[in-house]
Amino acid sequence: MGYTLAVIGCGTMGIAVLSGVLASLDATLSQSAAAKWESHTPGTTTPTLLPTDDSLPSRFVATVSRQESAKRLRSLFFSLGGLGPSVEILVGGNVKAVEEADVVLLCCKPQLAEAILSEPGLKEALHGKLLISILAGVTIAQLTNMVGAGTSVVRAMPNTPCKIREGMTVVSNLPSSDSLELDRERILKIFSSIGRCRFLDEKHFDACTALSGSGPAFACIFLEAMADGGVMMGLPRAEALELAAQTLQGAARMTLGGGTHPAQLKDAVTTPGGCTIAGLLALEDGRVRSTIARAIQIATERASELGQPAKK
Ligand SMILES: NC(=O)C1=CN([C@@H]2O[C@H](COP(=O)(O)OP(=O)(O)OC[C@H]3O[C@@H](n4cnc5c(N)ncnc54)[C@H](OP(=O)(O)O)[C@@H]3O)[C@@H](O)[C@H]2O)C=CC1
Ligand SMILES: O=C(O)[C@@H]1CCC=N1
Repeated sequence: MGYTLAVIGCGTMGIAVLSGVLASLDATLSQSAAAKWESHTPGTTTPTLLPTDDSLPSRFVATVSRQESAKRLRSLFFSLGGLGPSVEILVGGNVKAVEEADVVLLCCKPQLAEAILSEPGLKEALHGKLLISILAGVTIAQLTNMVGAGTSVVRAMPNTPCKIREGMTVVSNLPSSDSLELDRERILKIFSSIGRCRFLDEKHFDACTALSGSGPAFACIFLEAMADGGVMMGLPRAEALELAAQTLQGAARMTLGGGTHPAQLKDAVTTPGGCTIAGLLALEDGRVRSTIARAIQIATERASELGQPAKK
C-alpha cells in the first residue's frame, strides 16, 4: 500500500520537500523517535500512523530538464540511504511521472508552469489526481485553467528549512467535502512531516510567500549581520555565526513553544541602563522595524507578479 508521489521540477525546493519526507518515512519504518507526522495545524486531528497507510507516499518519481541535474539528484538521493536510492529520476519524463503518480507536487519555476502543464498527454495524465503547486504567484484559477476541472488543485508555500524538517508550509484551504478527506490527509502528512503546516485562504498566499517562503533569506541577512558585529568586536567568524544562529533559534523557539510575545522576550533581556537598550536604540535609529516590515510588503507585491504576464 502507499501511493506514488511525483515531483515535477525537482530543484532546490523539490529536493528540500522530498528529502524531508524520505527522512520522516525512514524514521517511521524504523519506528524511530524521529518519526514526525503530527499535524501542527490547530483544529486538525493527528493522522493515524500506519506505514501501510494509503495516505503516506511509498514510491517517488522526480523530474528535471537536464542530464547533469539528474546525475546530481541520483547521487544525492543515493547518499541519503534508506528510501533515498529508490527515488526514480526522469529527464524529459513529466508525462510518464504524472501517469505513474497519485499525487503530483509541481515545483518548477512559475514561468514554466504553462509549458510543462500543456505538454501533450499531461492534462489527461493528471485527470482525477491531486496537484499540489508550490509556485509563487500562480493562482489556483490559473492552474485549473491549464489542467482542467478534473484535477484537484491546491497551492502550498513551503520553505527551504523543510529539508531539515523545520519548514513552515501554508496550504490553501480545501472546500469541506468528504470526498477531499484523503487529499487533505495526504497533504497534511507530507507537510507536517517536514515542519509546521497550516491551512489558510488563497488570498493570503502572496504574503505567506514573502514572510515564510522568502523569510529564510531575510533571517539569514539578520543572522549574518549579527555575526559580522561579533567579528567586528574580535570574535572568530565560526563562533560568531554559531552564537548568532543559536540565539535566533532560541528566541524563535521561545515565541513558538511558550507562546511568549516577542516584546515580552525583548523586555526580559533589557536591563535599565544596560547594554541591550543601548543596542536596541541603535537598531531603532536604523529604522530596522520598518525596513524589515517593508521588505515583506515589497516581496508580497513582487510575489503577486510572478507567474503573471509581464507588464508592458
Ligand atoms: N527557493 C525557495 O526557497 C522557494 C521556492 N518556491 C517556489 O518553488 C518553485 C521552485 O523553486 P526552486 O526549487 O528554487 O527552483 P529550482 O530552479 O532550484 O528548481 C526548478 C527545477 O525545475 C526543473 N525543470 C526545469 N524545466 C523543467 C521541465 N521542463 N521539466 C521538468 N523539470 C524542469 C529544473 O531542472 P534542471 O535544473 O535540470 O533545469 C530544476 O530542477 C518556484 O516556483 C518557486 O516560486 C516556493 C517556496 C520557497
Ligand atoms: O524568490 C522567490 O521567488 C521564491 C518564492 C519564495 C522563495 N523563493
